[in-house]
Amino acid sequence: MIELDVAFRLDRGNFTLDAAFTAPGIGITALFGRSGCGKTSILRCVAGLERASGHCRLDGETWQDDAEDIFLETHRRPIGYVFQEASLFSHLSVRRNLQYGMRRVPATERQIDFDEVVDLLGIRAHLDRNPSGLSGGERQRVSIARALLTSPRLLLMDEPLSALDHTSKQDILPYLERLHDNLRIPVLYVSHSPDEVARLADRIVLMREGQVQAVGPAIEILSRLDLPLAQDTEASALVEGHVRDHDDAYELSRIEIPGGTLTMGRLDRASGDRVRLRIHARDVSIAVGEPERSSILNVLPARVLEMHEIDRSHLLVKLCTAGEPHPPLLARITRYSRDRLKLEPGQEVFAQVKAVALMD
Ligand SMILES: Nc1ncnc2c1ncn2[C@@H]1O[C@H](COP(=O)(O)OP(=O)(O)OP(=O)(O)O)[C@@H](O)[C@H]1O
Repeated sequence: MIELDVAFRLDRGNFTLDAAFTAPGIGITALFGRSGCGKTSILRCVAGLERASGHCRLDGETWQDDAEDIFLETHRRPIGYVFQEASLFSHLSVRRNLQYGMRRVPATERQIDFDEVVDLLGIRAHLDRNPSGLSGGERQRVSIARALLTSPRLLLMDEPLSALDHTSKQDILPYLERLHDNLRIPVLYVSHSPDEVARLADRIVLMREGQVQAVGPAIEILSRLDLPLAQDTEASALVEGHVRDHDDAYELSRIEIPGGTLTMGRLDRASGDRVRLRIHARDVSIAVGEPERSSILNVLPARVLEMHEIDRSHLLVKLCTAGEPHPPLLARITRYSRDRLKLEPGQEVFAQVKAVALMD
């Protein structure tokens, strides 16, 4: 299995980076943390743009190892780098910009097909245009395509959506999800947006003041009550399941998850397809008896695992559904409700899920 293995130490006077982690050679690993915690510094060290002490290896190939005095220069590392703002040549058409990246790689070593990338990122209609006439989101899609066409073995993305407005962000996210599903290039993705991380990440490296605070599968890190992602107002849990069937009369789909069935607006998926769903903590409420005659369709038997107060009036409750492997759910409720329901860890309850969103 291809794996990224890094350990960096860098002293900058009032900031010290001291971070080590491994990431699988497939899927998106998000580097998440507050501004100034060292996320970009890690990308720069992986790219060889900055020299920390430590090591950096991909799939057993060493790009840096101080013990052996190895340090590959940036142009010798097979990486693609996408920055916050698209940096395209304004005197070249989109097509020429893309070809520029591609020509850096000998034809025999090209892993990625021009047409495939152009279609995945939906930029075919823009090929003969000049980048300066494109919207921010379109320019960023071209930048991603250009990085991919260099056939990188690792894609580094530094807050690629942060310069875009909310609508452009929402427009571009499905393209990133398509890349994730269609290409086998591992991605290190820097973000400080819990929403982006929940939508895109398979694995999360949580950073705090130059150090790795936690690392693990996104499903696990998002629902750890002791970590900031669960304490955010956008806190959510990810649940994996498969499409059971569709209800044509009511335009609904039923999704089988461990421990129950979720009903949601009709999905354009076939029965049996695997899906990843996101459930916000604010959309989950708790009942101690099975609710009857409720408009909420999704009621799952669950058990209280732990509780964490997030402010003077609210707390987060981590629940697990009954089925193996006990996917966690988060519920944001008031302290008043906890006391009224006399909730305690270990208690059997019912989770009422008001809204479910499809992730992939
Ligand atoms: N070239 C530099 N010289 C000195 N200090 C720097 C340099 N670049 C970054 N820093 C400092 O190093 C620390 C980490 O910066 P870094 O850009 O890696 O953080 P970040 O988590 O990516 O932040 P953001 O989300 O705001 O981009 C910060 O305190 C920053 O001020």
